Amino acid sequence: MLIKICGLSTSETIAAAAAAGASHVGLVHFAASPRHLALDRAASLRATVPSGLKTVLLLVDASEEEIAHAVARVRPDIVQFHGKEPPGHVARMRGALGVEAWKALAVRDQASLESAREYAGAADRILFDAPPPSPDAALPGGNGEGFDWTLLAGHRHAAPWGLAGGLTPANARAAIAATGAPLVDVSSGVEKARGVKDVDKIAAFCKAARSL
Ligand SMILES: O=C(O)c1ccccc1N[C@@H]1O[C@H](COP(=O)(O)O)[C@@H](O)[C@H]1O
Repeated sequence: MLIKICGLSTSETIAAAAAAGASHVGLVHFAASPRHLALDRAASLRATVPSGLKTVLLLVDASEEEIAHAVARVRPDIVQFHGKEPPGHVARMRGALGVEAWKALAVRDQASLESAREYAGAADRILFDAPPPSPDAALPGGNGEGFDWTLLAGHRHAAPWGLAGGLTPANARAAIAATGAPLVDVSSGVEKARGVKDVDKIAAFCKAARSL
């Protein structure tokens, strides 16, 4: 089971994710987020990530220049595109920068699952996430909102994928059982306050995700 703990902002919580058996850690570079890291801070945290643990840099609707600059500064293994980036943009950046590209997509209904097919070949992985709670929400993700997992049951995926949105230590096992997700991605569900990670919740989440 692949486990991504996202929105980390201290070396202690990165170490906790590593000790708990996470496979990926996420660093958020998006000014509206309570987990936002300036590029210098993201780069210094990235340097503390143990080898074997992959670093994901989360960006939202950044320009090609901003993405190239952020990747050069932070040197992530993966860029997570969490805005409205079209398939061509994701494919271009993946080719130009030589990093893996993940694309987050909001799941509202069966049609939104089908739209994931447009990213096959452009993105290395699709992350199925909940839609933002309202059209004018500040964040497109990271809101602790879930969606109807039954939409994913039996779905024929066109690309590697993962499940995000409202996951917690208490529901991770049921979410994996319901969807067959090969990767789970959590942010709000392992926090003690908005934007502040909790090392015990990180450990509990990883334990639950590995318990099937
Ligand atoms: O975490 C954020 O602040 C964030 C900001 C902008 C876009 C996405 C963000 N987080 C990602 O959203 C999903 C679900 O998060 P949650 O567990 O429901 O809080 C996950 O991929 C986060 O990495």
